[in-house]
Amino acid sequence: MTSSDMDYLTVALPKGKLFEPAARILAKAGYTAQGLSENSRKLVIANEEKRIRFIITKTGDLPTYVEYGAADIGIIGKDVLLEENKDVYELLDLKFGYCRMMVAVPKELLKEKLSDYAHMRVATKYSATAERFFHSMGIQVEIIKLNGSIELAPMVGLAELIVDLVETGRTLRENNLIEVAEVHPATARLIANRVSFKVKFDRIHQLAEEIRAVLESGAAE
Ligand SMILES: Nc1ncnc2c1ncn2[C@@H]1O[C@H](COP(=O)(O)OP(=O)(O)OP(=O)(O)O)[C@@H](O)[C@H]1O
Ligand SMILES: O=P(O)(O)OC[C@H]1O[C@H](OP(=O)(O)OP(=O)(O)O)[C@H](O)[C@@H]1O
Repeated sequence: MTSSDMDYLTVALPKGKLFEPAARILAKAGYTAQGLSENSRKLVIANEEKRIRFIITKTGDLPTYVEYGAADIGIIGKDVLLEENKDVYELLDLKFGYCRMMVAVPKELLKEKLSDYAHMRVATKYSATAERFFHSMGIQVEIIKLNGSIELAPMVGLAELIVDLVETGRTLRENNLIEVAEVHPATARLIANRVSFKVKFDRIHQLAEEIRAVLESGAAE
């Protein structure tokens, strides 16, 4: 860590659905920078006056930036933390970005119990999570890793089951799928690098407390 790194607090924000609410809650807590926008092509945006710099990462990569200390803190979904299993501190549940990791199946393949799906194929972007879930249930399945549009897989015979995030349930409904089990719920979390949390304790603690105050005042909505 250089002395100029020591001066700055580096905050990782993920592209995608959590960017806007994450940037909003940070701004309400007094942490923002000119030009900080999901549409920006700049990946590092600094606020010199506040000695803070924001970096914009792909969703799944964010815990890696924080684990290695390339970012001191970050905001990311619990689903990604469980999937990536990185060595970071989880400081706060930010309560937004609520969704559920679910197992779903086409209506016509619905069985009585989960164990009836043994030896079937499961399509998912969250392969470690799916693997862990079925293993914990003692059910042997074949996991097929995809990168998106998971609901397509059962429609074209690539897999019988899916493990994916559900928010409103609309995507499942529109693709004739029904929920058969919940793997875990998820919301956005504030995370910190373990070393940064010690050496920049005052700044990180203050930021976490300011965000907590925004959450408790109801101003985050
Ligand atoms: N309906 C939803 N679908 C997916 N994620 C949701 C939903 N609602 C809330 N989330 C949260 O938003 C996070 C980011 O979702 P997003 O779809 O932007 O990322 P992503 O699909 O992993 O990104 P990419 O498409 O670049 O791979 C999820 O990890 C989850 O915590
Ligand atoms: O319950 P709903 O409100 O319908 O939301 C759930 C859908 O949203 C997400 O997909 P996303 O839009 O991120 O696209 P992706 O499948 O390419 O990841 C998720 O993977 C589901 O497909």
